[in-house]
Amino acid sequence: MSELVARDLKVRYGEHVALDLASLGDLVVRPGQLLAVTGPSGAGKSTLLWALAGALRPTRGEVGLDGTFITAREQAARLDVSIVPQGNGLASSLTATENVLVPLLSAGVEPAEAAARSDQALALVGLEESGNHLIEELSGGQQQRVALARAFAAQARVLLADEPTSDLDAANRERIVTALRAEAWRGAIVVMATHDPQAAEQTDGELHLDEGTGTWTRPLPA
Ligand SMILES: Nc1ncnc2c1ncn2[C@@H]1O[C@H](COP(=O)(O)OP(=O)(O)OP(=O)(O)O)[C@@H](O)[C@H]1O
Repeated sequence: MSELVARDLKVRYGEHVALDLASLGDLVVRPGQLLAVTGPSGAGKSTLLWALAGALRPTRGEVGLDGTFITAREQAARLDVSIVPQGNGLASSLTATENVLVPLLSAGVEPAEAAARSDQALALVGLEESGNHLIEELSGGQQQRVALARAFAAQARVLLADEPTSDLDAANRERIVTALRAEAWRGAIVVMATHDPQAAEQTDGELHLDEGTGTWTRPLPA
């Protein structure tokens, strides 16, 4: 069965243990599921997402996708694991549309389909009128939505979103949570780190981190 598994995960930065999920057993997220990772600032949420994305090597334990161990970011990207980081990671001198479109073209998506997917993704995040604006002309919240549109257009197998609603008003938060839910319905495995209780409660399960250890506030369905 298709699944993302984090087994006995521990991450240390020098002497500091940022994440230790030993007490949790296997963390398993399946296609169709939307998981919230919550907890106070410094609890280890981003660390967990980066480990799931293959971008940092755990001190102990492993991450697997459909039975393949993820050991590097490039490998995870080839396996269609996408991460939307807290800083939006956009090219500020390109337009919103270009930021969404260029990665699709680089990935070999046929130009007409890439253009259609870019337009749809920008519309999904409420930015259909802003495609021609340079990133540096957009607000922080609009930039956050462009970064999410880029991930939605990529139609990833695993979508990891770090604080995707942090800069958004209530209406846009609803729009983004709905879009993340739609990604899960499409068959993606979706994990969202969030401080936002109203976003967290709309997910299938909530893993609460505190000083790197995890407890289930609401477990994902088996
Ligand atoms: N590159 C790093 N080097 C050293 N320590 C780090 C590094 N990145 C994170 N940490 C530490 O690891 C812990 C977990 O950080 P992390 O960014 O995962 O927390 P978080 O829950 O995502 O926080 P926030 O909600 O503020 O984004 C914190 O104590 C942080 O200071």
